[in-house]
Parts: sequence; structure tokens; C-alpha cells
Amino acid sequence: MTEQTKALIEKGEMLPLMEEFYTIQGEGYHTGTAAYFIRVGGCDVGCHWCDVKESWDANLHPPTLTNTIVNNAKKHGNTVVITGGEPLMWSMDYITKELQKNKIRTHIETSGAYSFSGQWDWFCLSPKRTKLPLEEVYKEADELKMIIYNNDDFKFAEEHAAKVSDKCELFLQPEWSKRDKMTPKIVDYVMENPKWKISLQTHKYLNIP
Ligand SMILES: C[S@@+](CC[C@H](N)C(=O)[O-])C[C@H]1O[C@@H](n2cnc3c(N)ncnc32)[C@H](O)[C@@H]1O
Ligand SMILES: Nc1nc2[nH]cc(C(=O)O)c2c(=O)[nH]1
Ligand code: SF4
Ligand SMILES: [Mg+2]
Repeated sequence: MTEQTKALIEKGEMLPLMEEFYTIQGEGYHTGTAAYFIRVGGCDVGCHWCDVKESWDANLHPPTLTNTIVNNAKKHGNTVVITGGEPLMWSMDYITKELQKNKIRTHIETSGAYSFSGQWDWFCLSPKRTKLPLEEVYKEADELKMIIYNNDDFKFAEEHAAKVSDKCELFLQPEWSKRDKMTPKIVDYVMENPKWKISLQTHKYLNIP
């Protein structure tokens, strides 16, 4: 990688882009609404059940001019979801400013394990055991989305619910490979603890990206 590319990545004016696609938000609070997804490469959080392990190695994803990504996003709807990989590994200040200048709403999907950057209209925090969120990010969360892989994850979910603001929406989402076993348990849990809602990965049921 050239020194110039490194400098542009440092400033957030380039990002390692894995893929970008226009689809329907499948998960969480905005489920069912059209959004342009920007998937940035690079993640070292290491969830063993991660559904995009191909994103982990940033070197496999070409550094791409952020202006080009923003121009593509402008062609599709009024909301962008920046995901990954772990988007907060990179400075999100430049891309979110440019998107908002173009009247595009900025949403993020993040583990919160890296320092906060960017200007967000919607911040979805999904904490992971292997690399916990930084304390500074809890107050940013509009939505807390906890993945339920086993019974211990309900307790883990409550520990994080205690750290977010009162206005934060709370979701429990079954880990995909355990959905048959854990979804009925989530249903019971939500009925007993109605501050939570259930989130399903509806795009996988719909066979869309
Ligand atoms: C692939 S991650 C990328 C963003 C960020 N690294 C994160 O984990 O929030 C996007 C969302 O998918 C969720 N996710 C990943 N693998 C999953 C799986 N096997 N089952 C259910 N949700 C999953 C994550 O928890 C996160 O909310
Ligand atoms: N349709 C759709 N909705 C999503 N919500 C969060 C996703 C992600 O991978 O971050 C995702 C995704 O990959 N596809
Ligand atoms: S933090 Fe997100 S991208 Fe990284 S391994 Fe976990 S689910 Fe996958
Ligand atoms: Mg996904």
C-alpha cells in the first residue's frame, strides 16, 4: 500500500470496501425499510458464529475513495447502513459528514469495540464477549441488539441493557445457526421481560442480501 493510500485511509477519505448493495434492512428497529449497505472490511473481534468472516482481513478489500462510495449511495434511497467487518476500526467522520451533506441518513452496525467516530442518525450497538464495547459508546446507542447463541446470553444481554440510555431500543436476535433452539426461548423471555423486542434476520428468510 502506498503512503498516499495510507494517509487517505487515516483521514477516512478511503475505506477498504468489501461490498455495497441496495436492499431491505433485515434486522432490528428499522427492519423492512430500504437502505443502501456499505460493508467495510476488517474485524478482529472474532465471533465464532460471525456470518461474514470473509470481511475480517482488511487486506482482501480494496481501498476505495469515500467520495466514490458516497456517489454510489446517492443513487439509492435516503438511508445508508454502514456495516462490516467492524466499521469503527476506521474513521467514520468523513463518510458520515459527506452522506449527511447529501441528505442521506447515516446508520451504523457496530460491536462498539473501537473508539467512536462519525455523525450518526442511528447507532445500533451489538456487544460481543470477545472484545467488549468501549465505555464511551454506550451513550451513543439508539438500539442495542444482543445476539442469543445460548442461555448465558440472556444474562449478558441484561448487563449491557443496564449501560445504555433509557431511550435505547432493546432487541434480542437469535444467532442464525441456533435459531430453531433459541427463538422459542427468546419469545418466552420477551413476554416475561417486555422491555425487550425480538429481532429476526428477516433478509435470510426473504433470500435477499
Ligand atoms: C456482521 S456484523 C457487522 C457489524 C459489527 N461488526 C457488529 O458485529 O455489530 C452485523 C450484525 O450481524 C450480527 N450477526 C453476525 N453474525 C450473526 C449470526 N450468525 N446470527 C445472528 N446475527 C449475527 C451482528 O451481531 C451484528 O449485529
Ligand atoms: N438485509 C440485510 N440487513 C442487515 N442488517 C444488518 C446487516 C449486517 O450485516 O450488518 C444486514 C445485512 O447483511 N443484510
Ligand atoms: S464483531 Fe461483527 S463482523 Fe466482527 S466477528 Fe463479530 S459479528 Fe463478525
Ligand atoms: Mg449481515
